[in-house]
Amino acid sequence: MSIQTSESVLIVDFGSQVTQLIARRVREAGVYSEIAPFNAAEEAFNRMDPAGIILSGSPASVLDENGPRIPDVILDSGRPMLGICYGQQSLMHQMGGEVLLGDAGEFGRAFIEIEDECALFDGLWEVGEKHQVWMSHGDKVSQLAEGFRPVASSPGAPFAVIANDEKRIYAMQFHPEVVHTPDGGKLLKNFVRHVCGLSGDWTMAEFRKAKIDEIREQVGDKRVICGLSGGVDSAVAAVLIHEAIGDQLTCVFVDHGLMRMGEAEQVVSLFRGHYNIPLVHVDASTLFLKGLEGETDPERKRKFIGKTFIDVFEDEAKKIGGAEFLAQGTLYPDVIESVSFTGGPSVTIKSHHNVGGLPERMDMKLVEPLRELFKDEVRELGRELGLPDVFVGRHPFPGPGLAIRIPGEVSRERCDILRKADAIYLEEIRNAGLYDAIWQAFAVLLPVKTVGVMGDGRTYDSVCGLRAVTSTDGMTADIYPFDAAFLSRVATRIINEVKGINRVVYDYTSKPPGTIEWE
Ligand SMILES: Nc1ncnc2c1ncn2[C@@H]1O[C@H](COP(=O)(O)OP(=O)(O)OP(=O)(O)O)[C@@H](O)[C@H]1O
Ligand SMILES: O=c1[nH]c(=O)c2[nH+]cn([C@@H]3O[C@H](COP(=O)(O)O)[C@@H](O)[C@H]3O)c2[nH]1
Ligand SMILES: NC(=O)CC[C@H](N)C(=O)O
Ligand SMILES: [Mg+2]
Repeated sequence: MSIQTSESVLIVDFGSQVTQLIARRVREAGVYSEIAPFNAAEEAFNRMDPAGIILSGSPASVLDENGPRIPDVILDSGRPMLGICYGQQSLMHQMGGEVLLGDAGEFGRAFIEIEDECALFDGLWEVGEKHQVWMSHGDKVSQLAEGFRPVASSPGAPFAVIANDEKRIYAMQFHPEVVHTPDGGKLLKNFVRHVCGLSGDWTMAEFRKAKIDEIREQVGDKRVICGLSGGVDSAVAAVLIHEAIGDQLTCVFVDHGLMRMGEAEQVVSLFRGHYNIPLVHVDASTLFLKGLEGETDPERKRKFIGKTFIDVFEDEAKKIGGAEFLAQGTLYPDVIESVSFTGGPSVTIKSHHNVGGLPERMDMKLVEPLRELFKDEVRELGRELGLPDVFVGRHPFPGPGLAIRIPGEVSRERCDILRKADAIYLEEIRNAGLYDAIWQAFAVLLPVKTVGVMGDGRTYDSVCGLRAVTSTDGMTADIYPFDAAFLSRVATRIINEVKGINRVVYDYTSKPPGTIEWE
């Protein structure tokens, strides 16, 4: 992206589980960053012209012949670099040091001793002190490349932190990005602010301005349609794009028949009530529900929905005389869970309809101004743009809607059953004053029938699962600990009021190992 390039940091992802956290910590230090997988890092480097580079950890070993490498352009760039774990090992491996396959690694809490001064420790750590850090490595650096000196050590890693002041390259064996390295955020801040010399004045206001320029540049005088779902991401995207290009923008809300109770009418009237942005309301429920008939595989359901969304957007674009661009409120977690780069570091968990679910053939080009942000950052941007709380505070709702909350085959009838149960659950959550304490809550209709007894008669009906999680960014989540009285009240109401459900269960699975949605 064309954001003030010299004020940005590039994070090269070698496939660590916690690369996203590096980006967060850098943003918390007031510096803009982008993550690129190692095999797309050269392109990102040329495009961004970053003031510094951070190299992530990895499940791989630098001693693997095909292990990921730092691209030469980056290695030879003369820019400040910070290597974390695998990042450190690959710097040493590629710069003439030595790495050994570890016989005993260090996993979890460790203590390092500060042995020498280092720019990373400025105002933070003094020589002779001991500090807690978080380790997760099997291999280790056994010999430093020329020009490097050790500045901290742990019992398992003599080169826990190393420095090359002349080249402005620093590296550590532990993970500063995780919360279990208590001073880690400050170490990263010292790198981006002091070593890279960045001013740290990156804020959401800054992001807003830069994005508006970028949207104008990308779109020119062409027309854009924006998929608007009523969720926070697309509402923020629409308002931001409208600020950039005014009446070149038309929003399209697609009712795919997989919305929650009353949601379609609510979204449309809420948006029209607050914004003077043209909004088309399309009823495409027959198209979606017919196409889903007989489909039970989660990925195939998602791919069909992604493709059908695009069909509908293209039809609507024609009706307004054509549109060159399609805007979506795609966020970073949608991208990272969907995308698997060939030979690259992360695996596909599920194809989010707006990323991995897109058809290969697309006439319109994408405008996705939120693609690098996490949900809590989008909410902050929403507040910055003055969006009312009804938009900013809404629980997320996935684009494929109830289709991924009805494992197995979806039908209009099963959607109706689920809508009723879900509405009761959310009403009880609101009545108990818990809506804002929960990140996302919903009911699931299982393809399992069980036997019950009601009014002395036998029932044989479906099971309803209840899910509620806490999270900040949707990447990890924990279950919400309702009290038993609340859950039994909801269960009783659902069984009494919803025909077709005779049993209710509560989902106790965190993410990981579960995902938030069931499909
Ligand atoms: N029913 C819909 N009609 C039009 N566009 C949609 C619809 N559902 C999803 N989209 C598009 O897909 C994008 C991704 O959906 P997603 O659910 O992640 O975001 P959101 O709905 O905007 O926000 P939230 O995550 O809070 O629900 C949306 O930002 C929007 O552009
Ligand atoms: O727009 C979307 N299109 C999708 O295909 C999709 N799949 C999951 N989600 C939402 O993403 C967050 C993380 O969900 P998971 O833990 O289930 O992957 C949760 O907030 C999910 O609701 C989606 N949103
Ligand atoms: N967390 C990491 O980057 C680990 C690097 C490498 N796989 C090791 O075990 O040493
Ligand atoms: Mg949504």
